[in-house]
Amino acid sequence: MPNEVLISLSDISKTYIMGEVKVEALKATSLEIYQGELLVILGPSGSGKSTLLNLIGGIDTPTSGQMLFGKALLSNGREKDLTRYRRQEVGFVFQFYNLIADLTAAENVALAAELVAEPLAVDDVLRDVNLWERRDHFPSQLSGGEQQRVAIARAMVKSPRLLLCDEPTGALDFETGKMVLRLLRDIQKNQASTVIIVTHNTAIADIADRVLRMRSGSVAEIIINENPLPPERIEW
Ligand SMILES: Nc1ncnc2c1ncn2[C@@H]1O[C@H](COP(=O)(O)OP(=O)(O)OP(=O)(O)O)[C@@H](O)[C@H]1O
Repeated sequence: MPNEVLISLSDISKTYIMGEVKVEALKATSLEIYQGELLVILGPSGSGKSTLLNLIGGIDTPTSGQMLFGKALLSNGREKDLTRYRRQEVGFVFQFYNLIADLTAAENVALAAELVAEPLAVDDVLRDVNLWERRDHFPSQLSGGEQQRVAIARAMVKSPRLLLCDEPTGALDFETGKMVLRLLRDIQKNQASTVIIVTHNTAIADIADRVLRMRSGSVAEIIINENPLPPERIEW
């Protein structure tokens, strides 16, 4: 288990206010995320999983509390620092891929590469996700699994320290889903990236180094998996 802390959250909370209604999506939460770990976040609908992921990724800002990336304070209210962090250090993978429809697979990846000073080579990344033959296809010409691999390539090309995945297998069949999980595991191992996967699918927890369970806006428990399973071995 790696133990160098990459991100630490101290008493982070997020409250959404909609007119008269206040929703405490995340209640004072303290948490450390380690360099190079695969963390799976589980929990029922509405328990705060995506809120936590979006705060970790700098997509959203906390209502209160402190968040550090290494020694850098991210919760300082400076949008410029958060934008730099999001662009340089974080890759996102979503359930429905979010590819740009009128760009080819290679162009979707190249666009992300432009965001960072030292991207990986687009061609190498397309080969890594086994899409070299499909690089000139548009998203509508690709299967769901292939589109998700383009989305992963788009995240990977930035060589991010942190890969955040919200239900990455949610729209995929079982076999394709396992292939995507294998790819995420390989990225985490080969690039020493930290990978966080949010899911409803409890079976995916078996591949994690640590499993975090959310309940009603709080972390209910964190379990360390001494022997994570290879993605090929899980069943759902
Ligand atoms: N932008 C928003 N404005 C208002 N309320 C929000 C917003 N985003 C989330 N919420 C509320 O915060 C709570 C936590 O939502 P969140 O999306 O984090 O849960 P989740 O565990 O990811 O759920 P799901 O598994 O259904 O995606 C929910 O009650 C949700 O309705």
